[in-house]
Amino acid sequence: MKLSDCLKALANFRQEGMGNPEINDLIIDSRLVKPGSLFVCIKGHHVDGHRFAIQAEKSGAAAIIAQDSVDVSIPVIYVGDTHRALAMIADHFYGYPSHDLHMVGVTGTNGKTTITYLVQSIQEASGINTGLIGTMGMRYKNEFIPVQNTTPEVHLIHKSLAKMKAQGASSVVMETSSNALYDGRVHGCDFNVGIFTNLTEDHLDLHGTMKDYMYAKSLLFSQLGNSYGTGQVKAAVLNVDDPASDVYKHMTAAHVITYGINKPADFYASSIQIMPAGTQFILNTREKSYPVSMKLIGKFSVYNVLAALAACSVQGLDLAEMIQTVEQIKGVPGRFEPVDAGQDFTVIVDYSHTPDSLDNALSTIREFAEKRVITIVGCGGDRERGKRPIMAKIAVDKSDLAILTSDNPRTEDPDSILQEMETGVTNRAYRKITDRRQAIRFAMQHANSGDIVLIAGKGHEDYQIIGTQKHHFDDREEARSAILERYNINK
Ligand SMILES: CC(=O)N[C@H]1[C@@H](OP(=O)(O)OP(=O)(O)OC[C@H]2O[C@@H](n3ccc(=O)[nH]c3=O)[C@H](O)[C@@H]2O)O[C@H](CO)[C@@H](O)[C@@H]1O[C@H](C)C(=O)N[C@@H](C)C(=O)N[C@H](CCC(=O)O)C(=O)O
Ligand SMILES: Nc1ncnc2c1ncn2[C@@H]1O[C@H](COP(=O)(O)OP(=O)(O)OP(=O)(O)O)[C@@H](O)[C@H]1O
Ligand SMILES: N[C@H](CCC[C@H](N)C(=O)O)C(=O)O
Ligand SMILES: [Mg+2]
Repeated sequence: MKLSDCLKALANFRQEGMGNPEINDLIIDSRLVKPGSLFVCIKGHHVDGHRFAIQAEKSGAAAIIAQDSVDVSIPVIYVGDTHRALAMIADHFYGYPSHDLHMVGVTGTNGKTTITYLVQSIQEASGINTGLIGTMGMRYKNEFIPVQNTTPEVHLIHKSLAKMKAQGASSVVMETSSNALYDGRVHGCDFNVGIFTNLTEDHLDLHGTMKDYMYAKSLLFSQLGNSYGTGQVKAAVLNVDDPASDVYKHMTAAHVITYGINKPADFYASSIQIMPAGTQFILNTREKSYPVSMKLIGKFSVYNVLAALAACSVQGLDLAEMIQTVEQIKGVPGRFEPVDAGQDFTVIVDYSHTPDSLDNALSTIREFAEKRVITIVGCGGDRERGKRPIMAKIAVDKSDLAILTSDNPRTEDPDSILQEMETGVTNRAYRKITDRRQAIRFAMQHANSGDIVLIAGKGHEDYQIIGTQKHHFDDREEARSAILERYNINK
């Protein structure tokens, strides 16, 4: 596409430097620039992308989008806000792909990955070709692309949507993190359905207060737009049991579909029975009630299923058939995933890395634990610090043995993170084993018959980030090899 065509997406800009080069890619990282790239300078949280304009020119960039002065001899397009311009140009460059896709966005502190996975499974089982974008990567048919962010950068989203559409997708479900909503990473995405899971403490390092965090999430609902008379149904799927839904319903002009357990809702679950092998409940809609017996465990899984069913009902899918699909789903990788290496105790790997998800995971386990509950937990470095003492307290209070350990310390000192966690624990005993491998090994060595060991925080992750280096590390592999080691030793 010619530069002048790209610029048709912008309402207000000034060009310096003559020329109308062909643009073959949109790039925000100078290290990825190739001949023909349009380099967009983004002011980041750490560095200012304008600093790399000269490097981009040297690498063959055809033109630059900037908001501050840059000294290069290729054409420069000056705009008020480069990130917003990036969204507009990208959407135009890739042919506005979201307009031709049924787009489902999921926001909330916990449950996003699980719900996207459920929605994709339900839609695929109903014959709807569905792409997925989220924490565990981008997935469409047999193609898998790893991602750096749960919600990738805006130009990568439009590029991926265009690719999925070209390969036959008619729907895409994606996680829209609060950071991404606030940063404008989903600008231009024409969502048909927005799902809200819940709002509990996380990411206050970026949002400051819970109120600002709540407002960041509301952007998904205000961005559903106003589409009456266009033939498109737009809907906000809201959790009635979370007070933030009362705010979000006023943020959108779309239909509001509610789900919940504690209060009456359009999709309402009653008679919930939580068992070690699954969960049963009655799903009540305005029309009918349906018994559901699924392999997913815990009350929080009931919320996730209600949200997914409510969202998919917007496409007119048959509820009884959707329930059959849900009943077949064994689980989501790293979410309450059992590790079975033949041991006589239970090991569960779970991605609970927030106070609320840890609390839910432990309450669920307590529903069926007959012997001791052993919890291994840490808190990520270079991430919100306020949650550290809270998570430690929950782990210690709700377990018979809590082992505090490391979870992606990143550039922080692992022992300092543990010390911050420890400030939340007052009068109960716990163990501290900084090395996560040793912590898992200790638990696997000391668990007795019938105990339940929860390894929290890393779920599907197959790495431990120490400093700026990613080392291969997988809780499931570590648990398995420690169990085998124990049995070999005992034999
Ligand atoms: C704090 C934060 O949101 N950071 C995001 C942000 O990076 P940044 O602002 O630090 O970027 P920067 O390093 O300052 O660089 C600024 C610009 O200079 C460019 N640059 C930089 C160096 C260079 O040599 N050349 C160059 O051109 C960079 O490419 C960038 O365009 O923009 C990047 C590009 O979009 C993101 O990948 C990055 O996410 C980082 C990895 C991150 O950890 N984000 C977390 C907080 C996050 O967003 N998490 C949510 C998940 C939350 C949840 O699931 O609950 C997510 O959606 O992933
Ligand atoms: N609806 C829910 N309410 C509370 N906790 C939940 C819910 N669903 C899942 N969890 C817990 O949160 C953990 C993370 O779940 P999931 O990965 O689906 O959330 P997420 O919102 O995608 O997280 P992230 O912010 O890291 O992308 C699970 O392992 C489980 O312990
Ligand atoms: N999406 C979450 C993931 C946290 C996972 C945990 N293992 C950690 O590294 O803190 C975040 O960016 O805060
Ligand atoms: Mg996720």
